[in-house]
Amino acid sequence: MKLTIIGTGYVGLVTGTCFAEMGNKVYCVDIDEKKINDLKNNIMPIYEPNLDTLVRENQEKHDLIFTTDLKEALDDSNIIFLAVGTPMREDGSANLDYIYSAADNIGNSISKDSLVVIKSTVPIGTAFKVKEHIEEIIASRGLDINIDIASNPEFLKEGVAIEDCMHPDRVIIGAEKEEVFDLLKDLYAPFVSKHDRIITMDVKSSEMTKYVANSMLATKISFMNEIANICEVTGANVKNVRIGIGSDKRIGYDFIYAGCGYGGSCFPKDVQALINTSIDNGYTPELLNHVEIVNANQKKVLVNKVVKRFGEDLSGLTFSIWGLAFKPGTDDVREAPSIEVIKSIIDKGGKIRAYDPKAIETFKVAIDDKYIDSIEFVNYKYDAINDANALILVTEWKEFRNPDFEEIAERLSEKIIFDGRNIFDSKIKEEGFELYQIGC
Ligand SMILES: NC(=O)C1=CN([C@@H]2O[C@H](COP(=O)(O)OP(=O)(O)OC[C@H]3O[C@@H](n4cnc5c(N)ncnc54)[C@H](O)[C@@H]3O)[C@@H](O)[C@H]2O)C=CC1
Ligand SMILES: O=C(O)[C@H]1O[C@H](OP(=O)(O)OP(=O)(O)OC[C@H]2O[C@@H](n3ccc(=O)[nH]c3=O)[C@H](O)[C@@H]2O)[C@H](O)[C@@H](O)[C@@H]1O
Repeated sequence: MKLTIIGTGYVGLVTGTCFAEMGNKVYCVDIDEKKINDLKNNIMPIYEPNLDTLVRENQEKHDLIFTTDLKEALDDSNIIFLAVGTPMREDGSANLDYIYSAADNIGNSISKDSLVVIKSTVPIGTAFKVKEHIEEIIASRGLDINIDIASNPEFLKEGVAIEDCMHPDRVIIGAEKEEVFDLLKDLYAPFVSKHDRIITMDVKSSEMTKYVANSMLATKISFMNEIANICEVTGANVKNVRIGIGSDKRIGYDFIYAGCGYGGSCFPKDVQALINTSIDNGYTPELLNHVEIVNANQKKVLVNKVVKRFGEDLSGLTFSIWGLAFKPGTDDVREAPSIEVIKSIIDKGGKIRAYDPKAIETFKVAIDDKYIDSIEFVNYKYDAINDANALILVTEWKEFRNPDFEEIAERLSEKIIFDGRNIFDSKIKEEGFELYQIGC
């Protein structure tokens, strides 16, 4: 098939590359000229394992084309995917400016009947509005072109995006016509060994499914973080409790790891957007509101423990941070708990020495300028520890899981560790470490 993907970010670039890998001809279109020029030279705008290799191989096969020329792409495609960003506005609602601007561009450039598929995460009802918007522009151009619309939300996780895309748990397709379902089923057939993984439904339910999936996962995490806090005051251990409840098939082990809060570009914005959609439609969601409140508090848990140990005034103290990315496997720091931890420590007079395998550069861009002078970034994990008063682990990169504790002990000025992801074994206490974890 011939596809245009509008928006070459995490989702557009990864899904476009995976479609090309299956032999489709894919145009990845973006308005960001630098990004497109870099991609033509196999320079990746994001860190995602194995992405660079797949992009290079598919460009060499001429199945993957990066361009800013939407018209050239649309003229040669029969399916158009919208994968532009839908960030959070200040009031918590989804900002659809990029969606409508891309819809404008489609309306002004399209020259033949096409299927438009919304892959971005959009509020319920948006797909129909986008179709109307494109049709109005086409009509104003005096043309008679048929547009079909579908919703096909994306469920990939950063850090394992290629794997998720190649082997999805499910593919959700929301559409109105049998021929649209058939076309998209054919497109996705190579990605699913079992056809029951392709789930078809109406367009609005498909849009809703995306928000509900993310909100359910965020709810599981906030629930477990609350349980961790209760474990802490009662003397129970949340790691044991997780194993105890996860063994029940109805609950499962996944996404019930307590920690220092969820971050990323999607959980915070999608839970908020669902709250806003509900309120706009006259329903006040109590549970979802509290999922966000619990998470906001959880991002403060590590610093609360630091203050309990060292006092409110952290002047003269240096804290070593392991992990800046919002999760392992990515250089993305959007809504990362590390930002909250680092800012609070500096606000209390402390200094930071930070290491992350991939996210140092993105973090430098994301953090407010006023904090940057109080942070020293290092490229070797043990250098971050030199003479620090404590080590604070915020992101559970694999290389932190089994470190050399003798080296840590030698380099730290005090043998104190705050483990925000519960990855260290409490037996290090026997080696003289003070270990503070979440809910243990
Ligand atoms: N990041 C993730 O892991 C996931 C994101 N999503 C959803 O997918 C959507 C996209 O997210 P990301 O890929 O993270 O966004 P992103 O911000 O990484 O990329 C969006 C891209 O769209 C481009 N763009 C904006 N307007 C354009 C236009 N008119 N024409 C062409 N390109 C345009 C931007 O230049 C940018 O390169 C969002 O709705 C997000 O919620 C869904 C699943 C996973
Ligand atoms: O819509 C999206 O953008 C994506 O959002 C999440 O993916 P992602 O944000 O990449 O990362 P996750 O692995 O879900 O982790 C999100 C956050 O939750 C935290 N988390 C995760 C699991 C857990 O048990 N505990 C926990 O605190 C992570 O540390 C991280 O900060 C969803 O998992 C994807 O299915 C979805 O497509």
